[in-house]
Amino acid sequence: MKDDSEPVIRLRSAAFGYEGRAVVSDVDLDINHGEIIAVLGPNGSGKSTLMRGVLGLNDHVSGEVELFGTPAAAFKERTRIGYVPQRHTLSGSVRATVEEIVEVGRLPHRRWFQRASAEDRRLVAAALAEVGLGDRALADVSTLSGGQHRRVLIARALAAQPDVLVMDEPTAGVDTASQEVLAEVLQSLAATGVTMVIVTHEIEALRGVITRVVEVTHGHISFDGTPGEYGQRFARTISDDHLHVPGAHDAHHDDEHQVPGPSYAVGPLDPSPRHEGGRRG
Ligand SMILES: Nc1ncnc2c1ncn2[C@@H]1O[C@H](COP(=O)(O)OP(=O)(O)OP(=O)(O)O)[C@@H](O)[C@H]1O
Repeated sequence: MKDDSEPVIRLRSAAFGYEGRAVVSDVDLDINHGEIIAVLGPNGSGKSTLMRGVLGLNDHVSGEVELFGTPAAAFKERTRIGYVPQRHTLSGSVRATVEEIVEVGRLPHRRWFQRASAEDRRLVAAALAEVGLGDRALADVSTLSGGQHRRVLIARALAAQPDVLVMDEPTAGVDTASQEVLAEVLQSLAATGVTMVIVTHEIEALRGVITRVVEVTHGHISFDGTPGEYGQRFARTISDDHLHVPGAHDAHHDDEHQVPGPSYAVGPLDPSPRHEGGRRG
């Protein structure tokens, strides 16, 4: 039975890193069902290490990690968490159709050598329609643009029917038009109730989608709150420092779902690691 009241991901004093050395530490975070969270922060601050650590893809150094109420070490239902990795496009040398790549998302649900069922095919078609590539199912992936590759990878993750989708910079490295399409895809996914955690530098592209902002600075969570609170903090930092940074004029927006803060393409906010905005419990 799925229990929507328990956090999807729960971290307490968690630390993640490499070869036993923590890069991100003291992380207390509850990610709840239906949230669309932007994970922001300067380059190298530890965003990917945090999210990959939650997924078990790098070292869990200390603290507690629970996935759907189960300690991560004992968690078996890996298909409940979908992952779209960073800077990943499909290799030009891959000879496969779009549909074949997305079908890979169904493999964890099948036994070895079992053929795709009608349900598998239906879910692949639905995932492709969701990302707006329903008419490209039979196209060779080598003929697609970078933005379309990202959408194929999102469709592959969706085909596994995850309860939460973790995406590492889904809009990075694609042209503005593709970014807009990706933002629309994320918007329509949000409407389906999928919980999403999106590591991003291009927060403007996700304006209107995000319900919560978590900022990582120097390996610590430096902010956790609504987009509106984040914008106010940003405005305060700007006026304190007498800086002019593009985007600051939006900072007093009332709409909690607007994202008026900085894009890290613009520049880091405040390098001091400190908690503001309050943890969600
Ligand atoms: N495989 C690895 N082994 C050792 N250290 C690593 C490894 N991957 C990343 N790091 C280090 O961990 C720190 C955080 O990197 P991470 O990629 O998590 O940051 P990030 O905030 O996601 O950065 P970006 O926005 O540039 O993707 C950096 O100092 C980086 O050099």
